[in-house]
Amino acid sequence: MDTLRSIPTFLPGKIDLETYGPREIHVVHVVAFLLPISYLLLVFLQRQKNVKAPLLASELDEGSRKKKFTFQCLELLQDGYEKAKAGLSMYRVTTSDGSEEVLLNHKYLKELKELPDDCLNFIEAIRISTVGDYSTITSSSAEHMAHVVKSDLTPSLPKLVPALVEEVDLSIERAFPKCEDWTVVKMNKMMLDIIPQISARIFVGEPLCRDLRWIELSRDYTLEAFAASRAIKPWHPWLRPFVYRFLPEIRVLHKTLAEAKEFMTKVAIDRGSNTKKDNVMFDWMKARSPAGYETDYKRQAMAQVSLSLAAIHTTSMASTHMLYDLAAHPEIIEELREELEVAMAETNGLNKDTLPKLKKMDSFMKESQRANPSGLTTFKRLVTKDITLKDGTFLPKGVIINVDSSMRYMDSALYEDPEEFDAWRYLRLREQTGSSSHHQFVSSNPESLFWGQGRHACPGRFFANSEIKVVLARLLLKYDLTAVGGLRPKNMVFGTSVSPNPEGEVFMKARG
Ligand code: HEM
Repeated sequence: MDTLRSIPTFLPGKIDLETYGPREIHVVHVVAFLLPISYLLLVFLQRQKNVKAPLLASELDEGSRKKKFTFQCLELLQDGYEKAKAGLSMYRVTTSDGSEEVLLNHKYLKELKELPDDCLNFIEAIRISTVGDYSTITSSSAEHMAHVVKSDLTPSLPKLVPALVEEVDLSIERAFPKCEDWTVVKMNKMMLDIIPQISARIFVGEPLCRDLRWIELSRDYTLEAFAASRAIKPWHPWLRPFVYRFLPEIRVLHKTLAEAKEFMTKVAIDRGSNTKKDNVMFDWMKARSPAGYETDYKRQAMAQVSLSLAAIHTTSMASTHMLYDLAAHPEIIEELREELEVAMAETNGLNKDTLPKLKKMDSFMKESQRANPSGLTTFKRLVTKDITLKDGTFLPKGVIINVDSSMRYMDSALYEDPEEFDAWRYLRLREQTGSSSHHQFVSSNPESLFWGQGRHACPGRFFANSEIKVVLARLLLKYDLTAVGGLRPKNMVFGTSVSPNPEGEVFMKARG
């Protein structure tokens, strides 16, 4: 059996496993000494972070505010949104773990997104909120990955469509039941089975993309990393370097990372010996890395699992939402199929020229995202220098800011009948405004905050767009679907995160 020491550590160099282990007695003394000091220091730092903004639900005690944020975040944000509409610049919320974050009025987005990374930092905000030094979320590879996605993956997308189509077909064939008659299918589970395979085709290439263990690993790393984050977070920052080694969640995570490293070693050998293969993220990341990366399989493993974390659950959740919406609105299906069949006839099959013709599908996808955004807030950033905004609003160094996005999608002043699921809403907006770029699924602007904003807006959205369109196209051509009991499975909202019901079921039947 593995001991913790035999598992390679993926933690930052500052934590040396060899230094600790046998010294538990000393650890207790050190901890007893450090705790009161660190408490005082934290109180002091907390004061430093004081921000002049009202605290939502301040009539409740801290425990009740944490609960409210976790289980009634929509209600809490509704209150904040009303206040922001009445002119409030920003407000504070107590989050699920008891830390405070600031939510800024949407009007500041334009100004905020122009600020440089040394004022407002995206990676640091995620690192702090997920305790990234231990959970490994937002490792040092994050910046590199964003650059490679923008510079290599997105420009290669047209060339990659045939590979996507092939992998979508293979994954559906492997994972979906035959559905000769109406069959109940757990759609979220299906998407979490096929999206890792399809993504892996473009991230690590063949044959690893079809290895069932890699499919499982690249999907489960995300869950394991967040479990590790939840396990370490309640511990005082000064105790974390001691306790992390005893947390089962962190052991599991390290085993997964060690296994990912073994996989990378194999991929490197396999891809190195086969020069005919199309380039994939694995190759591009290597090509754009400093010397040493090529043989550093630990870093390559970290880069691949980080890519999976950014790409797999997000895309699986979005496509599950869309399939739940289609099942609940079967009248949309026929129109989408018709558009697809016309486009395929014009372009001789499903290929790079077909996707831009699917304007109804694009509108439907964006409406599904409006009705089911992946998060209720956006633009999470750590303030790394004191900032005074143009109107004098002061953001002190050390606070984490966000911008409320979800309430805008349901504001009747901005959207006609926002409660209605209107699949062609964005198609009409595109036609009315004559703007083809503003209302597309991939658009990122102050009205469409699904992908974040500014220089860190999701670079993977163009890939997600092609991947989801191919998945929907293939499923719509192969199957009929309808909602069980005529009802769409209800979303689950925890804190600011919105997930499709993981157990949600839809009826599917193979088309004749
Ligand atoms: C429907 C699927 C997806 C959703 C909803 C989504 C959403 C987001 C959001 C909200 C952000 C933060 C932006 C900000 O705060 O301004 C982000 C960042 C990021 N996403 Fe996505 N994403 C998706 C798919 C993908 C895919 C498929 C990839 C990779 C191919 C990817 C790679 C990234 C990366 C690398 C970042 C960090 C960007 C940076 O550090 O500058 N995402 N994504």
